[in-house]
Amino acid sequence: MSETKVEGLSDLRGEIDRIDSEMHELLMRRGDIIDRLIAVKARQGGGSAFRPGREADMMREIASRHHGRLPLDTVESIWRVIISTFTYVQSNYSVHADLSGGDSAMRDSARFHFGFTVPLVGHPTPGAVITAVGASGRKGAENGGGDLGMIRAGFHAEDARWWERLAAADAPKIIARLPFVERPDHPAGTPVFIISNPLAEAAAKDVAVFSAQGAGPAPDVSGWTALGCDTLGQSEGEEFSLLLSAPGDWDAERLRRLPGGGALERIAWIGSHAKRFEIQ
Ligand SMILES: O=C(O)C(=O)C[C@]1(C(=O)O)C=C[C@@H](O)C=C1
Repeated sequence: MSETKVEGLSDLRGEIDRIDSEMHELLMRRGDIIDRLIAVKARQGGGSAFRPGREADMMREIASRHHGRLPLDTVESIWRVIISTFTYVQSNYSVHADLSGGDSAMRDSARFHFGFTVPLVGHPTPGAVITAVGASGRKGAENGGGDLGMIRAGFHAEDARWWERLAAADAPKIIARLPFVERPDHPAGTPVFIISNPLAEAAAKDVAVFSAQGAGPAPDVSGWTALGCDTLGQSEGEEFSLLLSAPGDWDAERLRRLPGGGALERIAWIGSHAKRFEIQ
C-alpha cells in the first residue's frame, strides 16, 4: 500500500527558497542590462536616465495585471524601488523633497517611490527644492541631468506662487505626478509633483501643466474643470497667479479661449505628466 506524503513546513520552505532564488537571479539579470542600457542611450545622443513616460506605462501594466493575495501596495512599491534604483545605477541622483507640509508624509512618499538607495535631501520650501534641482543640472550634466525634486501638490502659505519658478525655459519642469496608481487608502497617497531639469525625450504628455498670471483678481475658474482645465493652485494679490493642468495637447491659446481666459496675460508651459491610473 502506497503512503501519500503530507506536505510539511520544510516542503513549503523549500518552495519559498526556490522562488526567492529565482527572483534574486532575475533581479541580478535585470541589473546586467544596465551597462547595455547606458551604451544604447549614449548612442542615441545621451540624455537623461529618467524616462517618465516609460515608467508610467510600466506601472499601469503592473497594476492592471496584478491579482492574488499580495497587496497591490506592496507590488507597486517593489517596482517603484526597482525602477528608481535602476535609474540611480545608470546615473546617480538625489531626491530633494519639500518638507513644508510636515516631514513624515513626504518621507513616506519619497521612500515608497524612490527607496532607500537614492539619497533624500529635505528642504523647507518648494523654492528651495527648485533651486537645488536647477543647481544639480548645472554641474556639467547633460539634458535632464542632475537630481529630482518632490513638491507637495496643494496650498503652500510660505511659497504661494512656487510654480512661477518653473516658467523660464531652462528652469526645472514637472515630469510626473505621484502616486501613479491612484486609489483610496494609498499608503503613500500624498499627491506630489516630481520635477527635473528639462528632459529632451520620453516625457509623459497626457496632462500639461501651466503657470499663468494677470493683473487684478483671478477670473472665475469655477466652470473650467468641466471644460478640462483644473486649477491646482491660486494666489491673489496685485497680480493673480494660477497653477493649471489641462489635456496634454493644450497650449496658451487654448487656455485663453476658456471663459474669462483672456485675463491670463502671461502663460508658461511648466511640464507634463502621465494620467493617473485609478483603481476603486
Ligand atoms: O527603459 C529605460 O529607459 C530604462 O532606463 C529602464 C528603467 C527600468 O528600470 O525599467 C529605468 C529608468 C527609466 O526611467 C525607465 C525604466
